[in-house]
Amino acid sequence: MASADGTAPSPPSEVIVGVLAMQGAFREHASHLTRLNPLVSTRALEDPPSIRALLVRSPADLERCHALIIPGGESTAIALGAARAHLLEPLRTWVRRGRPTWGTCAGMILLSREAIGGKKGGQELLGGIDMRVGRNGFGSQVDSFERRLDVPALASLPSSKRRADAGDDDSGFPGVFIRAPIVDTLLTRQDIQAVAPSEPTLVAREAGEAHADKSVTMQQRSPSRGGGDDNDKNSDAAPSATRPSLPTTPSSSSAFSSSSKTSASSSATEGASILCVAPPLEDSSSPDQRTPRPPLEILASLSELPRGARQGAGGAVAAAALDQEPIANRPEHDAQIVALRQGNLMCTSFHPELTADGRMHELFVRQCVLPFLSSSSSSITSS
Ligand SMILES: NC(=O)CC[C@H](N)C(=O)O
Repeated sequence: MASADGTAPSPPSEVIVGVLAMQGAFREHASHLTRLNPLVSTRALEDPPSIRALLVRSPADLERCHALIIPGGESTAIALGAARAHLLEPLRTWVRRGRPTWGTCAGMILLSREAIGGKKGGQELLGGIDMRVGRNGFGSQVDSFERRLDVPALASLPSSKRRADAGDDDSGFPGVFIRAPIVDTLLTRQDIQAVAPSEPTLVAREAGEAHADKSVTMQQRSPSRGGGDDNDKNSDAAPSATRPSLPTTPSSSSAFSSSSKTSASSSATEGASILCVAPPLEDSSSPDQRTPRPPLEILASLSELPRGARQGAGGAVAAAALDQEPIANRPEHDAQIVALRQGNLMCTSFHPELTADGRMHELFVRQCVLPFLSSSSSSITSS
């Protein structure tokens, strides 16, 4: 809320960053946040706020937070825990309101608009970031790997400057990938609008058969986008009797669709052709009332296509072929993207919380949380 003299307010003296504590590496995130304090209070801010981590286990906990981290772990278990704690809808409302949120690995899946390879019977997503991910797209536990990542946004952080001043060899950020999601594709406005606010949105399709789970609504949705109808003939959509009349998006083959399974990606998934879709972000079905989606900003990419992401399939389709607004730093293939931001939502397919490097936490606080708290539209009220 703007202050009485019309200037943007300062962030509160204590910024509470919640960590969703259902399952997974929430303690590691909390300890990183606590260790941030000396970093945040060094330069740049005259009156730096202190950062406090709060484990979020209830809607009342969430209401106390200025920002939220959803940790790595198991997206199905986290979603189930959130549902049992009556947190799913408060979390969706939170994300809809553009509250600063960072999802790592499983958390990235939860923040995705769509996910392929969901649990049989579907799984709940929060949505928020306009992309489709493939669960376990980098393979199984045994395929875990570490890669030094170039994250250009880190260069502007005071801690990076201090490192450079101290002569530290800054050879990138340690990216730890464990059963990590892969970006199948970034979604366009048409993709997002393909599910109207009034439609049920938990979607599942399984190898040409309607999935007979009462909790799951069958819809015809393309397994992937990218233009062309080359994959329609594989007819892995639900039988027409079960389809609501949704506009359909163009389809093509996908690294995660039933029709183009690839070795590493689909062998590790539980239901490679099950597509889960988060509820829409807009409350209104009127296109006039839709607020424009914040731009997607790519923070880090792998220098080459990940193993199992087949060239010419799904997310491996050359990104330039898509009719999306130009996106800075977009790699040749969406499957190379491992960190991105949309508005105040950030996600990483890797696990910064499992390393000693606190710079991604610092980046989140500095670039997503503090500016949000300082902006005139960011009145913190309970949601
Ligand atoms: N390390 C992780 O967070 C793994 C995520 C896990 N594959 C999931 O689907 O939730």
